Amino acid sequence: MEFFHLFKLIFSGVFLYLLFRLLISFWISPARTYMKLKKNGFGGPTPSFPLGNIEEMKKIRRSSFAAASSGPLAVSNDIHSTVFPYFAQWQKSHGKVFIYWLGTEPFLYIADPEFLKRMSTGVMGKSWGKPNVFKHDRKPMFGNGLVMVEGDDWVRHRHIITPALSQASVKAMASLMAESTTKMLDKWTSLIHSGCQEVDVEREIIATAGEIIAKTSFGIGYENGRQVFEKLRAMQFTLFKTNRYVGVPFSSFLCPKQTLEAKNLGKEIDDLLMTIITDRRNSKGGCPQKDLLGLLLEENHEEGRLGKTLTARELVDECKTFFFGGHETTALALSWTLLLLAAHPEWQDRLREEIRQVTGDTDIDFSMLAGLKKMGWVMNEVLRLYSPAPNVQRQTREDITVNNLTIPEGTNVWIDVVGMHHDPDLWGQDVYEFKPERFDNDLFGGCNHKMGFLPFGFGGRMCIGRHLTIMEYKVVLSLILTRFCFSLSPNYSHSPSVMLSLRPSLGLPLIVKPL
Ligand code: HEM
Repeated sequence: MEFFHLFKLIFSGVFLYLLFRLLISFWISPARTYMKLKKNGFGGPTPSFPLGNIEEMKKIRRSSFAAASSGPLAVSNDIHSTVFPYFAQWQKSHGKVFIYWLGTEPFLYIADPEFLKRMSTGVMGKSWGKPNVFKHDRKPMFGNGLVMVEGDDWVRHRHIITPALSQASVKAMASLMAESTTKMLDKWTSLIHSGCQEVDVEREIIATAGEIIAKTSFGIGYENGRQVFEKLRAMQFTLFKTNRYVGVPFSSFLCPKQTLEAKNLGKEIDDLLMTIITDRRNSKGGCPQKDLLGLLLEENHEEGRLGKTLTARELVDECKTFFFGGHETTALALSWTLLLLAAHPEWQDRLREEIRQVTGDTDIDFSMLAGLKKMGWVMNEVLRLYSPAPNVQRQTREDITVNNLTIPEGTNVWIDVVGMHHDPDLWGQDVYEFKPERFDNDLFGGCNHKMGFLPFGFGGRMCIGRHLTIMEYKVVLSLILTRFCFSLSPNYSHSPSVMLSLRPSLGLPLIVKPL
């Protein structure tokens, strides 16, 4: 009997302790942060417990979707109010810096480049965190790969990976890129000969960019990487469905099916990657390949160049990060480019002329790419209007003071890249127009603030793959434009939407004709 009482006492004690911890995590601590942010003068929509502002976001999205669906379909570049309708609406009442809540997680929304500059000045790359809530939710996708890792571990990972993506290393990849692109274009020729007039260019280019990353970073063909890509895509659709409640306590229990699905897909991808890694480790003879996987394995051999090795888990997470990050964003930049060129045929002609002048009658190679200046302007203008990475995220790991206001440690930061790229106050009244010439001799395209144009992020955590992207973009686009011309298809519905990256949610069919 006494034992039973003791057991009851211990059980009640543990129960009360857990309840207390839950109260602290999900109620007291967010409420304290809320008061602190309010006292510091940060405004924003009023949150409610436990959903924060999620319901309001969903409501605003629904009404914006209904308004868009009832209107005529046209290619308008004024997309901020369709991809982030709640931010566009809240900006009107709370300005370009405010707080909103995903469940019990506070997010500092920033679309003001001067505020961003002041906030980030003096904060080193390794001192920024990534939102814990996303790290947890997106674990099956990125694990502890470079996108999510923090502190000294981030420094170690970044040092190991940087050489694989330096300009010198990516140079050698040009011919592999040309090979995969030519294969895709030959397929388009066959499709057209068999009577097909339209090509879903997004689907095609994603597959080709996947093949390119599989070959250049992992030394494998598309077929071997295909399963990884298919599972990654399925996971992306599962994780980024808008009906989820990220930030709400115990949200995984609200969508158990999707949570389990993502977890299982994550496990299957890990197993596939482990096989690729083991095969490479066991492959005999020759000099070791200097691609991304080769460098990671070399680093992992014995004590590694930096005195520390990557664990098997870290190795898999980095591979996963590169499989995903290395193809989708570049493919989307190219896909949006073809849409804009289809809408602006005069720019197709200008680029073709430039390609002719730069390459003459020879095949394109790395040394010619710097000469494709107008293509560089077009790329920047596409990244401005349809930035494949529509936002950048951070989490403060210490209190940060900006303009005498304190942003408390632990606050998530959400930088609205689409918002800044479409802000007439920063770019002028022609902000929604496709005008690549704004980047002629101007790296910032005439934006009146240097932090108003952030397609690749900022500071020490800026995109590590940007050299690879610029090269791939120029090689692939040159080859496409020398063989085909494009025009808009009546079957295309312009509906850019965010599913981690900014995608044409209904595909991107274009009318394609051989030249
Ligand atoms: C158009 C193409 C691309 C765009 C728009 C893009 C955009 C971005 C952005 C906005 C960030 C976040 C930067 C920040 O937090 O400040 C980022 C980080 C990153 N990107 Fe890219 N990216 C592209 C291509 C690539 C490619 C081709 C790769 C890999 C081969 C890659 C790998 C990464 C990685 C690993 C990070 C994390 C870097 C870190 O935190 O240290 N990206 N990218």
